[in-house]
Amino acid sequence: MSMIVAEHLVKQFHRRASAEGPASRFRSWFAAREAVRAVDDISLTVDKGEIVGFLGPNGAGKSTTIKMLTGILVPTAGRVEVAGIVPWRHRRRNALNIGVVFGQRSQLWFDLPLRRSLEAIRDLYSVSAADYRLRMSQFDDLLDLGSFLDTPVRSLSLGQRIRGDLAAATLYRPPVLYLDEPTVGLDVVAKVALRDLITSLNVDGQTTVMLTTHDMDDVEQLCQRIMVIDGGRMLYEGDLNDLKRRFAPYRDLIVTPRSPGDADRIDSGLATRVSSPGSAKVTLRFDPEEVSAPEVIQSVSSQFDVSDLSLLDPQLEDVVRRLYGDSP
Ligand SMILES: Nc1ncnc2c1ncn2[C@@H]1O[C@H](COP(=O)(O)OP(=O)(O)OP(=O)(O)O)[C@@H](O)[C@H]1O
Repeated sequence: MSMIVAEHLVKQFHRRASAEGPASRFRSWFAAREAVRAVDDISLTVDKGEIVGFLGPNGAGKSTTIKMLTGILVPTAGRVEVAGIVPWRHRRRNALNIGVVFGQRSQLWFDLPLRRSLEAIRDLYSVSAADYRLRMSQFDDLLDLGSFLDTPVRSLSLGQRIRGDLAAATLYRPPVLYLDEPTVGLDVVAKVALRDLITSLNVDGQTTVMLTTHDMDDVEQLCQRIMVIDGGRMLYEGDLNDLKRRFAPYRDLIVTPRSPGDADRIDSGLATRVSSPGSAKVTLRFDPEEVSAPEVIQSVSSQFDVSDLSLLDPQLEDVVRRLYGDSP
């Protein structure tokens, strides 16, 4: 069942062309307005219970797309339906169905203790007393919320603030959750806590998650499927491993010879040497569709005395960079 559907979505902004030189601010004011297509014919569907990674370089159009899906922005053209309703047309009904976390911007009341914000959201969304107790205890287990519930939001650390935001966005168990850069600036412990909560929300397949992030560990650990956009257009949509196979169809064998003198001689007719001459470790790159890792290992270790071998899969960061590089 599709939870999020967008068809031929377009968002065009108008901005004044910038002017240079003396009195440029004054001249900019009168300059002709130019059209910017932040989103240019994007179609996508997200099924109920999926966690989808929404990736793209800066300025690709991710936030603009998310804003149309959440109903904050009205599309210039195209159709959006989330949980069966058009978000921008039925904003109040839509608000009951979605939770949103912007890593860069809090949805909480800055002057109030976190607890008061959560109580206000409980009342707004008619969460029963029993459900509220249960969820608060889950938040305490997973996010250690209890230790800063009575602190005003403005005094929370970034990690605590985002944990508070995630609690606020999920307190009423919305079927759809949009997370825009939720782990940006967080330390490793906070990132793990956040990912655990997202996984636990999704474990019963009830919460559909659309995650915008530049953090490839978030993607590797959370997302079943990814969408990559650039220039307002969809570049890739599909499985993470398939993306790797298509854009980085290689594995690397890292070889450390017992005798450093061997480093520049190590080679295998089955793989291509990609490390630079003079380095102590040798990297041999091969296509796993053509030759297996044991074959390459056998070929090297039968010719050289080796102290260590390791296999490395392409890093998602490199794969995505290649994908951006291939875009028009
Ligand atoms: N309100 C606006 N008025 C004019 N142009 C805008 C507006 N909002 C976004 N844009 C432009 O639309 C394009 C896409 O912006 P958007 O914020 O959606 O990108 P993004 O992929 O979320 O980028 P980032 O990763 O940097 O947040 C950019 O060129 C941006 O300058």
